[in-house]
Amino acid sequence: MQISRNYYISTLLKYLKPLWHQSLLLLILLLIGIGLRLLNPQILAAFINTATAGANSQLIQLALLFLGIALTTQLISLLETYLAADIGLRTTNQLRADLTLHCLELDMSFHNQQTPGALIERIDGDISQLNYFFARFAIDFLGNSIFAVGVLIALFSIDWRIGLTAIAFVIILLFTFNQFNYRVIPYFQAERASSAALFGFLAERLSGTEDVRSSGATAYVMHRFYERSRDLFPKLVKAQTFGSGVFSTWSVFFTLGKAVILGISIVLFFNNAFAIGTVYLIYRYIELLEQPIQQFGRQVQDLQQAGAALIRVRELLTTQSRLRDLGQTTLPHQALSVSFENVDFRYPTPEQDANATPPDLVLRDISFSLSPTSILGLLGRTGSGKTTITRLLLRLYDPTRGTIRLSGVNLPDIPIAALREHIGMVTQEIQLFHASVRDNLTLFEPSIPDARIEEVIQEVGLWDWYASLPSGLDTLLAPGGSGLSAGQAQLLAFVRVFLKNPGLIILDEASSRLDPVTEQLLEKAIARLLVGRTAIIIAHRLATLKRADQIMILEDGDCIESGSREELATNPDSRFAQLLQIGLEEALA
Ligand SMILES: Nc1ncnc2c1ncn2[C@@H]1O[C@H](COP(=O)(O)OP(=O)(O)OP(=O)(O)O)[C@@H](O)[C@H]1O
Repeated sequence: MQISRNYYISTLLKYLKPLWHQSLLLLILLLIGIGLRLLNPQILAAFINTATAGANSQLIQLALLFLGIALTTQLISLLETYLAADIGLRTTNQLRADLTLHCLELDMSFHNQQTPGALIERIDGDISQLNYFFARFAIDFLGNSIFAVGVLIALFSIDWRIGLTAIAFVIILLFTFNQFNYRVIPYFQAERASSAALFGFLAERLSGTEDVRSSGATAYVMHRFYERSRDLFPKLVKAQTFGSGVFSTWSVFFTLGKAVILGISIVLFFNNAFAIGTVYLIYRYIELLEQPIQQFGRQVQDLQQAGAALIRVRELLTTQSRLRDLGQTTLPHQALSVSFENVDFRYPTPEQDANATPPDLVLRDISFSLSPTSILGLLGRTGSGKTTITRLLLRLYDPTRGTIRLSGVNLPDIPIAALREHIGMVTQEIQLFHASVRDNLTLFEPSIPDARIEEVIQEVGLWDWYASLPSGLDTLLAPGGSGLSAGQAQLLAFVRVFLKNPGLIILDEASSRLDPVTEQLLEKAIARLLVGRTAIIIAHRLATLKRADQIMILEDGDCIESGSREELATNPDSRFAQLLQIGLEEALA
């Protein structure tokens, strides 16, 4: 994928527009700085010419003026640096926020193909490469152009031959700039992609440190780490070598040009066309020309890196969610009815494998309906499709065929955010954040009063745990909730659902055995939670199943039995009755 100049410009304008005050101030400072830098050599030349002419009385004034200008230039440069850093951080933070939001809105088929580390590298690493691009690129480019033109005019005013040579020399340099720029971008792009893969790998393995160590896989992980690093290294070297190769070519051109112009001025000096101060002035101006031209060179490299990062940013921003979120219908705030009508589902293939044979259906012709406040017990061996049914209800994916309705409304007709407001889910893997207990329970919703949170904590039986916390709701939970037992984590998840007060509950019961006290607390919490709500429970224990009004048994994506719990339990030929006899845990193990 190539990006056009228009894309560079439109991205710059989009993010710099809200900061136009700061950008304008930066530009003004830059122009003043340029004026002062152009003036300085004139004073030095005047100083030399005055000194050689013997007019010593003016020398002190000239020296003071020179010092004053040098000091002001430094001050302006300090302010410029501050402003540029401010603009760079604000724009890149905005871009990071835009990318994060976009990624959060993408569907699960996107997230399943990305490791968290690779995503972090794309959202943060790529954007960091754009810092200079946003902060200074346009302003520096403009500033350097004005400065270079200023120097050329000054050289012209000294002597037209010197001026003409300098112009020819600048044109040659700008031509090479254009030639090299776009050729080097792919090298930087490859380097960014490989770096994202390395960080993706690292983040994944570090988050699984416990498993890696306990399974003795450290050597294997290190081997893979070296493999990824080996992939990155040559790409990094290539990108840097080609990038600096362009820069070196520039330096060679510059030195040649400088030698030619200095040669001409020396000839003119020996022909008495110039005073010695003027030769010095030409020398200073040529040196001053080196600065913007070298910066152009550096900008070429920055532009190459920014180009590679911008391409990856654009790829991410143009990745569309496979789910259309165009629904407008609202759901009532009460127990919801649920219906599945002939639902088939297969997990989507990654876009890059679009031509591969589609994977098998993981759900086939699933139909059931649940009236408000009734409870469905979902049974089936591992991999039979239970979790997939709950994912379809939350619209993490759309069914391949068939219709799912809540309170009679087809799921795509409900805005996705509103839909998820109406469904409360407790899974076996509770995601706890390194944040306060309050934020973990309200999921960062500030409108829920503390008194309500404490009331629910008491209701689910977590009061003793809560009372032992050093700072109550402000206590920080350890990363990943590592200080909590599995039962406590489940109960905290129940608090979340109570606070959300949804009309449909999805409960994936913990399959691991809990201690009897916690189990009892969970039982009570579940009983309370189910009052007046519709529920789908992936059950692993008989006690929970007793609450179910309906039962559905899945096997390899097919519904092999469904019906009223009581009828199935009393029919000795039913699979359910047999399961009850063998014992649920043993039968589903
Ligand atoms: N993200 C995914 N991409 C592709 N296939 C998947 C994905 N998640 C699950 N599957 C496959 O879909 C099938 C059903 O999986 P699902 O997780 O729904 O089973 P389950 O009955 O909930 O199992 P368990 O009791 O172990 O949680 C399995 O064959 C599984 O390998």
